[in-house]
Amino acid sequence: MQDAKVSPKLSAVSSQGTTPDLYTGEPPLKSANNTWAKVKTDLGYALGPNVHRSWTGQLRVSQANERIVTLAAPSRFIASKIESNYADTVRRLWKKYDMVAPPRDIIFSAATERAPQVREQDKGQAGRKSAGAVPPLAPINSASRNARAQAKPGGDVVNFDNPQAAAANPRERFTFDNFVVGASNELAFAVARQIASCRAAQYNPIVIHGANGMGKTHLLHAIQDAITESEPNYRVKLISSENFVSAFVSSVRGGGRDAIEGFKASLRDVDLLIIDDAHFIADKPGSQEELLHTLVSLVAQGRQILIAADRHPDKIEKASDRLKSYLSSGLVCRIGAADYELRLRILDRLIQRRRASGNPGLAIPQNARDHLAARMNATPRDLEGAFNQIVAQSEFLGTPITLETVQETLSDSRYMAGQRLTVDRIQRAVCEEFNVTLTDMTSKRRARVIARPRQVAMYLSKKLTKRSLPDIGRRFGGRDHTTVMHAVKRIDELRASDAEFNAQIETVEGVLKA
Ligand SMILES: Nc1ncnc2c1ncn2[C@@H]1O[C@H](COP(=O)(O)OP(=O)(O)OP(=O)(O)O)[C@@H](O)[C@H]1O
Repeated sequence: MQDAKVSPKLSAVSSQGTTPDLYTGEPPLKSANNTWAKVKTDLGYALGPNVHRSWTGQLRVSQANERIVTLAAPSRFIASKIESNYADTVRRLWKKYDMVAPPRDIIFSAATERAPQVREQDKGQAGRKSAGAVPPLAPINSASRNARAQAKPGGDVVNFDNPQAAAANPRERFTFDNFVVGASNELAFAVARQIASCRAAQYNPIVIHGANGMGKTHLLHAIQDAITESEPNYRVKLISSENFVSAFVSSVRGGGRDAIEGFKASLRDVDLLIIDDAHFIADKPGSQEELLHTLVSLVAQGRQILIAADRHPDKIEKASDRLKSYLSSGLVCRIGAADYELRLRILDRLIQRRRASGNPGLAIPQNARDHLAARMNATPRDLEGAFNQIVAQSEFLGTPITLETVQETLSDSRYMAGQRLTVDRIQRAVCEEFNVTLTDMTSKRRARVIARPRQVAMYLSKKLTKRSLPDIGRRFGGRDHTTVMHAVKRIDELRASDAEFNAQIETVEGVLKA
């Protein structure tokens, strides 16, 4: 009906198959393209040329009506990245330039997927087929994306950042071969191998604990995988404590005696029971009690128990004293933080795996690897996430991975958050600023050009980490805590008296806090 009221000029446009915009006189798709051209120029300034080139510069207008404009990215990955990081900026600039009043909403979508993108009630004149429009696209649903990204590896890992990795069954990559061993995890690894050999239980129960993302689930699946391969008759049950709780609760609620007996039998007819994330059971007294009975009964029959938790059993606050002491009665081993060398080797393994699974030409220069391993120092999971991001970006955009692209990706706040400031990182930053080597940090050399930077690194370690003086001393070639105390005092004095020196320390602090 509206078409009947527009001017003859606009009717002429209409008859060519595009519907004119009531406000600007231009077809909505055309006006959206005009607006987008202006927004794109500003985005280059607002986000910086590199970010714009990699992300928002990939968008194009795919559909438009008088209420909604759809910007399509070449892939779902890029669309989701834009939605989560740059959407506000795009929308703000869109409002500035859109000739349509009120400015239209922006939807981001992926050109690779087909789905309705404009709601029925939003379909105005422009909702009809217009020249140059691409097929309907799926808007990115950030809620479902987040839910998928947070899914746990215990049987349903989904890594949204790397669609190829997401497609793989986690059990296929959680193998002993893919687990890189270093000082922080060698005991847990040796214990896991021992369990996988299916020999009679020497220690029972066994608890492996460590912070989130340190590789516990990986080891549990590796054990299951190895046994399935070598001893198919050996009965292994791997269950998360959440599943334990929900199965227990539904057996109690649901079906009377048979259901409870069925639940118990499912856990007791096994040779090896593995329970992941046991800490989740802590505030559920009924489930805790049932777990304790299960463990006691299996251990009495010589069956092996392996438990993973994010902390030592003694520290699982709401666990009953009986459960805590039972869990601590066998063997407890910890997976500690991966040091720099281990992180580098994990990275090398990730590269090998990626080369073997679809990207044979993957190349990451050594300086970029060093940077990635130095910066992603919180957990192997974070390191892997950043690696996936960098590789996926290079694969999607067809650009090489360099130190600069790695630095740019890691400057994203999501990678900065949670990264620990470690003595190792501090030493590296000081070495760079004062032009000395890492070996100088731990050597016995007393020349001032070496000793002063070493004191600076000790001072910053005391100031910026929670390490104790003796601990810091150990990391500087086994020095005494009084040496560290002296360093802290001396650097404080120098900062107060020497402005140039003070500025140098501020530079290092700035780098570390950036
Ligand atoms: N030593 C390692 N070698 C290779 N990959 C590792 C290593 N440690 C951890 N990873 C990888 O890091 C990711 C996180 O590991 P995992 O899921 O096993 O952690 P987790 O300790 O079980 O964490 P959560 O407590 O959150 O369950 C996995 O992709 C795993 O393959």
